[in-house]
Amino acid sequence: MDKKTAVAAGTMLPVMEAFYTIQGEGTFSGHPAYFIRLGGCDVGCVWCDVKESWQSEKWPVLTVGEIVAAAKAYPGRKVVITGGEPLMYDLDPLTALLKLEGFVTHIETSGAHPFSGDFDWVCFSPKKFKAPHPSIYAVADELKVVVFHKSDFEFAEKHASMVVEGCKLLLQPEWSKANVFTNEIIEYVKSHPNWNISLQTHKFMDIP
Ligand SMILES: C[S@@+](CC[C@H](N)C(=O)[O-])C[C@H]1O[C@@H](n2cnc3c(N)ncnc32)[C@H](O)[C@@H]1O
Ligand SMILES: Nc1nc2[nH]cc(C(=O)O)c2c(=O)[nH]1
Ligand code: SF4
Ligand SMILES: [Mg+2]
Repeated sequence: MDKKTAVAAGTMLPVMEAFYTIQGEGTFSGHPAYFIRLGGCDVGCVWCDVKESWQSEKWPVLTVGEIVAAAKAYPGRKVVITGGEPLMYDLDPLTALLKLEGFVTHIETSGAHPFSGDFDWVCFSPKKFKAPHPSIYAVADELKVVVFHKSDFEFAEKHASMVVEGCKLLLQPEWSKANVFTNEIIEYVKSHPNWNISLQTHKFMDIP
């Protein structure tokens, strides 16, 4: 099988980087986790903090066996698949092997492509730049909306009305606009207590 066919099948994937760190965001903030950052994204968020991930061709294509073997070198058993936009790929082969090896699987996604993979935790962060695929709403465990503009509160409520009951609702200040919006987010969460705040704590700790 050539590489292109293997990537289409999800048995090989472009990997920008993989690192063992502390989950900085969301419900599992503070938990040790091994991050696998897949290359490639077609969403194009103006404020994306990992724009170098967008071109999939830049990154080495590895077999899911190689990707999982590297993860096994660390003591933690929580793996976060991120990107780039990981749902550009069929994540069934990678997550099947991770589960077989005893990992707990999490994903960070914009939901812009059809859902795939076997995940224990799905972080859904919808974007105005490319509409989510309908398959994400039933499986999202947390809705994490980045606040970059005043209109993002309304955007957040629209998506909150589409996820399943029990899905955690989080507002996360866009890093460069945090000084502008953090107070507004605090007041919003105090008056709309079904929402919580997510901060990019790894950036405060200066870790990956
Ligand atoms: C780089 S994205 C990769 C995963 C996927 N493409 C997504 O957007 O969910 C990882 C997380 O970082 C968030 N993020 C990216 N840039 C950010 C920024 N400048 N400030 C705050 N959050 C940001 C995204 O919304 C997403 O929740
Ligand atoms: N520490 C840490 N936590 C994170 N949570 C989500 C991240 C991501 O880029 O997907 C991320 C990241 O890049 N680093
Ligand atoms: S969807 Fe995620 S990786 Fe893609 S541009 Fe937006 S924040 Fe960056
Ligand atoms: Mg990040």
